[in-house]
Amino acid sequence: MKIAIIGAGNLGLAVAKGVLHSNGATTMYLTKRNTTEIKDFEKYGNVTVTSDNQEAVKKSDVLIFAVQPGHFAAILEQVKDLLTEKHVIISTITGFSISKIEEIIGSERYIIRSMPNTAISVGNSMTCLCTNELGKKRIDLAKAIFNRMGHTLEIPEDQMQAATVICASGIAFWMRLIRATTQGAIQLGFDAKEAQELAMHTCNGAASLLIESGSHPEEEIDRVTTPKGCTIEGLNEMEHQGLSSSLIRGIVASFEKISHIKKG
Ligand SMILES: NC(=O)C1=CN([C@@H]2O[C@H](COP(=O)(O)OP(=O)(O)OC[C@H]3O[C@@H](n4cnc5c(N)ncnc54)[C@H](O)[C@@H]3O)[C@@H](O)[C@H]2O)C=CC1
Ligand SMILES: O=C(O)[C@@H]1CCC=N1
Repeated sequence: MKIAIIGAGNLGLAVAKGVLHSNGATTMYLTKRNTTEIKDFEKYGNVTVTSDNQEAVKKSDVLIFAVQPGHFAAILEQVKDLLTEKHVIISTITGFSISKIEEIIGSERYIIRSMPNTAISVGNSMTCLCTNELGKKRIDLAKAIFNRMGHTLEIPEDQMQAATVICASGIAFWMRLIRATTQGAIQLGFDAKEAQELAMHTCNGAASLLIESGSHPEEEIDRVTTPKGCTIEGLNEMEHQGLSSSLIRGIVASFEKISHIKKG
């Protein structure tokens, strides 16, 4: 697989690390306007770092675009005449619809929108995917690429904004929950390093329990909450303080913002 990542910033580099982590490419091009900071990636023999998007497109089959939304149209214009039937175009760009991409490069291209998160760098992203009409023929390829770096779900395009909030922004939400739990553990007497270790592995265990068992979170909660015990005491206090409500309201606020950004 010859992959180009156009726009090697926060997300693009996370994808690059995920691809390297999973041995997912025979060759990989990484592009950025100023390449100084990412030249190191060339220590991996199959990686070329360049600011030349056209070269990257010519030498690759799978093109993963990870630039800011305001830069995307100009970059598509720059490379559109180089696109051929070998190319699979994957956009991670928030709020940039398939129809807008087709307006620039036409509908006779395999176009896939992908919403991964930064955990792709360690091979554990939740990635949502949707395609244009022709792109349906390459959805299995896209799933194969992203399943090597986590878990995928194909969704309708009109759910892409919501998926961005839950999966991409979700990394920040879960980080804050882990940090808060860490702060609690420090208050109970663990040093900061141990506290984070306890918080993140417990979080990992909770998610793994649901993934492996397929059970509902409340079933697992019932197994932990001893009647009159400390767990239900703490959990109820958290709910009195608005734990579930604040998370739901935060998610809805993010969604309203992303919808507003799209309109704007
Ligand atoms: N950061 C995240 O967790 C996620 C971001 N996204 C989306 O991915 C896109 C990128 O986001 P970030 O990585 O956070 O942004 P970023 O600003 O860190 O990265 C964008 C990169 O594109 C490069 N760039 C700009 N113009 C270019 C050009 N003409 N040719 C080549 N490279 C160029 C910039 O130098 C920068 O390194 C955005 O559209 C964002 O909405 C989607 C999911 C998650
Ligand atoms: O915060 C943002 O707007 C972008 C989209 C998802 C992650 N970062």
